[in-house]
Amino acid sequence: MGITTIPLVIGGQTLSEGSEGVGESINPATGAVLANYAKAGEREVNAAVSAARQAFDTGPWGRMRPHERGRILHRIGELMLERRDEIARLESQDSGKPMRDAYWEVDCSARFFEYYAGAADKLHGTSIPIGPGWTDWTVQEGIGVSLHIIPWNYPFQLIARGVAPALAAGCSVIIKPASETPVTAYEFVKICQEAGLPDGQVNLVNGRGSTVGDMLARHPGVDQITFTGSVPTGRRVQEAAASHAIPTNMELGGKSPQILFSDADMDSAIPIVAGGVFLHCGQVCNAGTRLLVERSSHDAVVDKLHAHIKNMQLGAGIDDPDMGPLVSKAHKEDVTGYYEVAGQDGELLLGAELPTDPSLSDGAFVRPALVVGASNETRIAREEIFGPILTVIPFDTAEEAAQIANDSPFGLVAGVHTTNLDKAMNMSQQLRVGQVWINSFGVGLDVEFPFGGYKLSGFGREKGLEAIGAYQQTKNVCIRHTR
Ligand SMILES: NC(=O)c1ccc[n+]([C@@H]2O[C@H](COP(=O)([O-])OP(=O)(O)OC[C@H]3O[C@@H](n4cnc5c(N)ncnc54)[C@H](O)[C@@H]3O)[C@@H](O)[C@H]2O)c1
Repeated sequence: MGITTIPLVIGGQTLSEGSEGVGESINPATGAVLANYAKAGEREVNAAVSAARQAFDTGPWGRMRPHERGRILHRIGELMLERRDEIARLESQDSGKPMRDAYWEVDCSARFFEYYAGAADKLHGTSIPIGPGWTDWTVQEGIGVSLHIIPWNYPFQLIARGVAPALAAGCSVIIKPASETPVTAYEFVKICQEAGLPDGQVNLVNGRGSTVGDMLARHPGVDQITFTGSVPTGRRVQEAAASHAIPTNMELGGKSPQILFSDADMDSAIPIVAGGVFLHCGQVCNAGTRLLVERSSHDAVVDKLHAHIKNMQLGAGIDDPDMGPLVSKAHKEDVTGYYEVAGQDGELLLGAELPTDPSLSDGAFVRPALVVGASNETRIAREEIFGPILTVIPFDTAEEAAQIANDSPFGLVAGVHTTNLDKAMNMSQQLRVGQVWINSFGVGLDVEFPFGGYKLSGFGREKGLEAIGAYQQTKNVCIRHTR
């Protein structure tokens, strides 16, 4: 089968070439071209915004009853599950992740659509009694054209996470995927079309972030931006949004702590700790990359982790190994650069030796790494690496653990491992993060509760009913009636 080209989709029309030509998406396990993609320029950016604008201002979505919208959203979720294998295989090859993680992405994306399909007809207003002779009510209306700028680590799921509540709220949408992983975004749009979403309601624009992403973010026809990505890019997107005074949701990076007390159930905790950092080769915003261990257990925990990590199998995501490759060779350069930093800041116990298996030689593979002896002030403990490097830091008291955990520019999530419920509850109150997991780190298909960061990890919340607010604005209607 030849290499396919991912088109732009604007107002329901597919364009297999954009004004900036065609780019390549590389399979990071093999180095081979997986697909080509059409690259948009200014012309297509303007066309996409105008199509989304028209869909929102005068299109059928706004005239549908909310439960009718809900039915289409539900159908989108069903179609995702029907195409589960196909989407997961493409996602695994495009991003490098193991198949079980790619299946999770599809299942979770379908859950987003089920969940927000059910919410579409429950977005009630309120009536406020302001006195005799007056009736006053408040309604929430869709905010308008919503731009979704997506990173490369969970390309399919992060589209679904933002687009499902945006559509439920009545918005029209433009999706700007990362250039590294454009493939499954097109599967997403095809499913939306097949489920009966009106033309122009969801538009797909691929291209360079710093040009096309920036043009979209600055475009006066865009009313709101949901950005998921790094802190420096998030800042640029906020500047672009400020140029026309529109709101943003920022889902940025992390350097999340996992706090392991000596009274924890170690047999259960060690695999959770390792899974919390090495999932998708460490390329997860909430990766628990700082392990704070009670000093009395430090050496035993390091030994157990060492044994666990050194047996992890690497391979192409499609073969469902323990760990796939990093997303690209360029990112591999960035991640391996931290081995030297780790050696200066502490001791790199595992990881520096790159894989020697010839079958991995063309891919962006690295081994999982374990760092000890580095303090929380060092670069290895403070910077988001976005690769499989775990830094272990000892603590003596619960207060010290909370202080170290909070001593970070980020505040996305934290994990606490203990069998003492009082200790767990006290820690959860002290931690300055958007989510605390006790005796776990990430749970299944968790679409119901809110997710987002404190500090440099961003603002606004994804998931749960709370997410819908980003895609609405409030209108108050006040009537004086004759008595
Ligand atoms: N908090 C979360 O929910 C969450 C989830 C996943 C990833 N992330 C973060 O994403 C980062 C990794 O992803 P990445 O490397 O793709 O991030 P990135 O910031 O490099 O890129 C993100 C997106 O922004 C686009 N972009 C780049 N420059 C732009 C500009 N000037 N204007 C508009 N758009 C622009 C890119 O093309 C891409 O689509 C990590 O920091 C990670 O923590 C956060």
